[in-house]
Amino acid sequence: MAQYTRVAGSVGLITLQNPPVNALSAMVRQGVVDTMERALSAPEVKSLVICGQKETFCGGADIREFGTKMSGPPLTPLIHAIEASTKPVVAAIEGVALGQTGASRGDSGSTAS
Ligand SMILES: CC/C=C\C=C\CC(=O)SCCNC(=O)CCNC(=O)[C@H](O)C(C)(C)COP(=O)(O)OP(=O)(O)OC[C@H]1O[C@@H](n2cnc3c(N)ncnc32)[C@H](O)[C@@H]1OP(=O)(O)O
Repeated sequence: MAQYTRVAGSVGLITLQNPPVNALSAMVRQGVVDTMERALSAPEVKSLVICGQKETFCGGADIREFGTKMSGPPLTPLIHAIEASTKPVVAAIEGVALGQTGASRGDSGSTAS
């Protein structure tokens, strides 16, 4: 799943939650879609941060779903929706960050889209 909270009054925080590595399961992708919609429609929210729980950003596709029927929102439109966001979106990356276009492992950092 993805948890939505609001911090510092105007920052929407979306936390990827899927132990052990916050992989992009169908439920997580749906959670990001839902929480993005919620944050974008909230006038008090001026910017968004996406992070992972427990010092790990994201392990990429959920390998436990490999070989099963695809469900949930597809990844590419989700990425495009984040890139097209009318509010700035920052990824707060800690630990591993694996996904569609590459992989990295670092102590901490952030990227903006
Ligand atoms: C709809 C499609 C959506 C997105 C598609 C995107 C394309 C991709 O993302 S392709 C890449 C898919 N991801 C992977 O192949 C990652 C594979 N995992 C790793 O490389 C490593 O496990 C790691 C994430 C770098 C972490 O390494 P490390 O810290 O050494 O831990 P491990 O002992 O390897 O793993 C711990 C624990 O996590 C489980 N796990 C790891 N990756 C995933 C994952 N992607 N999904 C689900 N679970 C994962 C691993 O099995 C271990 O579980 P145990 O139960 O403890 O054995």
